Amino acid sequence: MELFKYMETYDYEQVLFCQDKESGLKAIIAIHDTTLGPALGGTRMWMYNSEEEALEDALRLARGMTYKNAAAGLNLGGGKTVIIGDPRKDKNEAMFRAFGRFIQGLNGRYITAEDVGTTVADMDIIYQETDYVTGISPEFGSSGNPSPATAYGVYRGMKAAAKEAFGSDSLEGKVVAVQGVGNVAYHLCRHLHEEGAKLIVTDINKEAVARAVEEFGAKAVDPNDIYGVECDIFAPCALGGIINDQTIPQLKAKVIAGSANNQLKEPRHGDIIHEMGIVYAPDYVINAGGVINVADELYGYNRERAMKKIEQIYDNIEKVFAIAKRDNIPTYVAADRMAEERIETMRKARSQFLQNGHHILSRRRAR
Ligand SMILES: NC(=O)C1=CN([C@@H]2O[C@H](COP(=O)(O)OP(=O)(O)OC[C@H]3O[C@@H](n4cnc5c(N)ncnc54)[C@H](O)[C@@H]3O)[C@@H](O)[C@H]2O)C=CC1
Ligand SMILES: CC(C)CC(=O)C(=O)O
Repeated sequence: MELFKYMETYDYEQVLFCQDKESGLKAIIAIHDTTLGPALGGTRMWMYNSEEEALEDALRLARGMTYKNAAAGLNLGGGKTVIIGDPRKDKNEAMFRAFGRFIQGLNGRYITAEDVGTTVADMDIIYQETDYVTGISPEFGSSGNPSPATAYGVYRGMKAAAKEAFGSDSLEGKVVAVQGVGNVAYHLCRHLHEEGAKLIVTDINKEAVARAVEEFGAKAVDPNDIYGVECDIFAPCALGGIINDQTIPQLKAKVIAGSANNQLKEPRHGDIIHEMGIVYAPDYVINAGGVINVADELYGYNRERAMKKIEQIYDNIEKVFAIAKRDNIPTYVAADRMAEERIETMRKARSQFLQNGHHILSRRRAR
């Protein structure tokens, strides 16, 4: 990849490569856009096949966070970190301490949280070195694991998408095919089961599947079979790029609504599912519950306030559908339009010089 060319094309501000030989830390922090405020986005730890693959993931995820935070109405920009390594084998305390110091060095331009492969315990270690971390333990007055909040937001957004597709937002009796039953999807399945939806699940982790079968009466299928199952709603809750040339022809669902980031392999796949009449709830709008929850920590965490904002993901998804209809465009384009309009409006509103500019972190420092 020609990094500067890529950064210029998609307007990235900064990319940081962080290494610490002793602990084995190899991290890439990508900061996409800080127009709305400091960049907030989680840290993913994953066994990437190459540094190129890790860089691409960091960049794509960071840009997604700019759009996610803007669309969710947060006063935050977009960034993300990837740590190269196996989260089951390669973690150690020194690694997250060293990483925390790199974040501190950015002096508030980037704030981190959990993502795939990292946990509340990891965030607590980072917190030893920097204040610019969220999703830390409730014992520190914080919001803890963001996954249940993400799941609740996806559930709310799925209901809005069901209303669009089926004329009612009730999920009772609806068949939902869930790909990946990890941290987020476990809680999503619980909400769906409580409402009377029928679940079909898959995961490469057999224990995760067994738990969903036992607790929610889910039917299990092999990972490769999930795309083609007879269902009303497909909920991608594993990794990105799963709406692609191979999977689209298999899909039977009328709705796609799940937590995974970057679900469309390429933008054109969003056009194809639109032409097929599938109602797609754009990933970064529907999965914003976690970031809304952790962002509330910056004001002094209040669960009730955070949950109220997460409920509104239903309305945000409806807004996207309305823009899509108004402008006769696919929903993924409508979501981008909604986010970009907010960023541009705020860029203009905040353009005049202020000697001591005020932003979200000045409140946090004052406490
Ligand atoms: N945790 C959170 O609060 C948020 C998560 N997300 C996104 O949601 C997705 C899931 O996140 P988590 O639940 O936190 O991660 P997780 O790692 O707990 O769950 C993912 C699950 O997918 C399974 N999986 C991986 N590859 C698979 C495959 N090919 N087929 C079937 N299953 C497979 C894994 O075994 C795991 O159980 C990720 O894309 C993440 O970026 C987005 C916003 C917030
Ligand atoms: C997990 C969240 C707290 C933030 C994030 O990185 C995301 O929403 O993807």
